[in-house]
Amino acid sequence: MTENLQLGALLAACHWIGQKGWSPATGGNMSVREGDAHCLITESGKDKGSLTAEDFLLVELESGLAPGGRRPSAETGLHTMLYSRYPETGAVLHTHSVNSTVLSRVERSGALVLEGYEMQKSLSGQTSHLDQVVIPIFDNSQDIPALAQKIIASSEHAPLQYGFLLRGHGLTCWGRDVAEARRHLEGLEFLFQCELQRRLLEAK
Ligand SMILES: CSCCC(=O)C(=O)COP(=O)(O)O
Ligand SMILES: [Zn+2]
Repeated sequence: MTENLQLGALLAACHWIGQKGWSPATGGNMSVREGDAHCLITESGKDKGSLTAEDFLLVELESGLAPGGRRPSAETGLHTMLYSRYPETGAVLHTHSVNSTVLSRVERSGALVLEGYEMQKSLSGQTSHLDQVVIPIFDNSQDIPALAQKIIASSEHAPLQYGFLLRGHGLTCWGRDVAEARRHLEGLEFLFQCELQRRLLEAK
């Protein structure tokens, strides 16, 4: 296999995510596309803040399987769903920050609507704080194939953009490459913190 030029950037992103406290314990999983039919994804159960290149497994998008008997992330099916349905997706980051975990529970509807923030423009294609950024929220499930099917069904009428939240679980976001996925993660995390603080202060 030729070297995946995005893997170094992904490793750096994983270490940065660890330092930010967005993947506590063994939480989170990260991947990069490897051609049309595969991705490189984190092995299940690792501390994502101290990964090395050997902790990534080559997984076939169609089967979700990694050769060699090692176990890819428990949430591999969500990554492969994104690479398969959105061919422009080059990297996927899934994190367990406190803000994404809490906000996805506080917001009981099926979407978090962000509006009025200049930092919305950290998301590709967003040009004004006056527009709405809609981040879907799906109820968490341990049945990843069923969850992936629900997300696909929802995306038929509302195409996915940037990321989605799993209630009480965390954020999955992506980009055309690691740099874009990382910018989306940092932008969304900033927006989540603002939104949570705004709701707390306005509730008083
Ligand atoms: C305490 S982490 C629970 C599983 C999870 O949500 C996660 O993101 C990590 O799972 P993985 O199999 O990718 O290590
Ligand atoms: Zn998770």
